[in-house]
Amino acid sequence: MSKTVIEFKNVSKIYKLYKNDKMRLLSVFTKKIPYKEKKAVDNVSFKIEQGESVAIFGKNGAGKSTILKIITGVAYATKGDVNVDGRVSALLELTSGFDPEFTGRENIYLKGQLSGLRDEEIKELEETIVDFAEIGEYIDQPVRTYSSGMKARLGFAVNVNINPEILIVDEALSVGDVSFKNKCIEKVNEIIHKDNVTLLFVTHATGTAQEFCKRGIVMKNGKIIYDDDIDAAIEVYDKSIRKKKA
Ligand SMILES: Nc1ncnc2c1ncn2[C@@H]1O[C@H](COP(=O)(O)OP(=O)(O)OP(=O)(O)O)[C@@H](O)[C@H]1O
Repeated sequence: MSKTVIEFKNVSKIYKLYKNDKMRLLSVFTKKIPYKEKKAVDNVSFKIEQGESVAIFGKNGAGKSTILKIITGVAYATKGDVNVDGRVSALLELTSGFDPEFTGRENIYLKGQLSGLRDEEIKELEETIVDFAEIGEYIDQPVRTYSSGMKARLGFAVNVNINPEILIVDEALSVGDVSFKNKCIEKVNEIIHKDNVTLLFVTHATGTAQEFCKRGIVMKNGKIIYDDDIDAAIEVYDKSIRKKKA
């Protein structure tokens, strides 16, 4: 029996756009500040079963990242119900959840705990994560002393090594040099070939999506305009791009 791991029921995300930051700040104190509304996600419903690999396509601004942010808990839905059941690893905002004052090693524990692992489980993974990150003795220095590349490496190392049940990958992800990038691709490949790992892949690269996913979701202006077979999804997506160019 398959198990639903992600479910969106009539979900909308509405951002409030204020004239400037001052107005945004004032809006905390009074409801009288005027604003425009932007529906980034517009009444979206879908279910993803355990072990599925799903690609999400859509032009810039279609709402893809907002959906991923809602799944990872970085953003909240304005309306509707969201259920996520399983340990989520998001290869998007790799450094979110790090405390800059803690060392790399302490942050491994912090992120592991936030992902629901027990300290003994994190201890078992600690050396694998440290080795994967390849940041040498900096692992025992505060994260505020890291370069942005080092932070991303540590973020990636933690995210892929905490045995994710739901893996979210944004193709825009760029981590370090070519050899580190290849190691990351290899690791992602290894994870998604494990049974019962669910993959959500946001991309403009239809060929890569075809390689990994059987199902494709196409978004347009915050709505899902297609959700089923990957090949048909790519056709719908290609058509929507061609229309824009025409
Ligand atoms: N924090 C925010 N405040 C206001 N508007 C936002 C915010 N985040 C996103 N939006 C708007 O919501 C819409 C959807 O954005 P989103 O980032 O989800 O699109 P996307 O499909 O991921 O695009 P891309 O392919 O460019 O990453 C866009 O019009 C964007 O400008």
